[in-house]
Amino acid sequence: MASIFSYQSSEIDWCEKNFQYSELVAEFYNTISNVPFFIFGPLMIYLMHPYAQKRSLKVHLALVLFILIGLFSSYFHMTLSFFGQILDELAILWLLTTCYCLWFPRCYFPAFLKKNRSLFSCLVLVISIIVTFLAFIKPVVNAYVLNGISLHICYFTRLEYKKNHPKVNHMIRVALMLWAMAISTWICDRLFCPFFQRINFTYLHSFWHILISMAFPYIITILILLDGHYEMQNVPLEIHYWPRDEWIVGLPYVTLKDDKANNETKSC
Ligand SMILES: CCCCCCCC/C=C\CCCCCCCC(=O)N[C@@H](CO)[C@H](O)/C=C/CCCCCCCCCCCCC
Ligand SMILES: [Ca+2]
Ligand SMILES: [Zn+2]
Repeated sequence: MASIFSYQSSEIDWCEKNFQYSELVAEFYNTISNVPFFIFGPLMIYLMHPYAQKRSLKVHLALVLFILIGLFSSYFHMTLSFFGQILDELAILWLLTTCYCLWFPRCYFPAFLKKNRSLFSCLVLVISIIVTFLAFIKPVVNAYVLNGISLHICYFTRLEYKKNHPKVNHMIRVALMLWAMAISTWICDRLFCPFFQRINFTYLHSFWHILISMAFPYIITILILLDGHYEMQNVPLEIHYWPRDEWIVGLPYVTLKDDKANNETKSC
């Protein structure tokens, strides 16, 4: 039986042709397309630091997990090993867990939790620990489950969009557009690979890496603005774009306008 560390021990093989450019790298473009995770992650840690200091240093945990996803994803596509796949999926699962615990608006908590964030976090942690064990049994199913969670995120985002938050709605539109393009490339790579091999274009999964890493700063900014609206209403938050606000394309991030005000909770 092949070891979980050995090359191609994973059940998943993405559409890109294996070992085309090197004997050491199974999927070359799928490996190098993770570079944005290593650029956006550290930049966001730096840019969001004032917000994290005010809200919680756990914000940095989410951003570190984002960098780890890039690292594990590179390792996975380089080796196509079962171990690489597990690391990649678990990093994604724990990023989602951290984001839910930190920012999921209280008004969508199940009623029996009585809007208590600590109880909600315990529930999410228990579910994530169970899913972590299940990931070892059937990681292929897990990849679809993780994408399924994005439907829940889209659902509550749609409810928030209807509330017409002035600063948030533009962000939601951009995030949705990037996510829709990203998920289309992920699905096409998985389901229509023979077609894309015939037309000699097998790089869709690389586009997924780039598009989802571009969507991430928008999703995080949306979550922070909603959290600011509901839970830090006396601390005005400002959206900025790196490197310059005036540029058409930039990395969104959030800073504090006024440091002195107190935290306060607002009901949804
Ligand atoms: C209130 C909680 C909100 C949580 C928001 C969390 C946002 C996370 C956004 C991005 C995560 C990046 C995931 C990148 C994965 C890259 C590695 C990779 O390609 N792995 C694949 C194997 O190579 C694996 O098959 C991928 C599995 C799918 C992961 C699905 C991630 C969920 C993304 C959630 C997007 C929400 C969109 C909402 C739009 C408004
Ligand atoms: Ca392949
Ligand atoms: Zn990937």
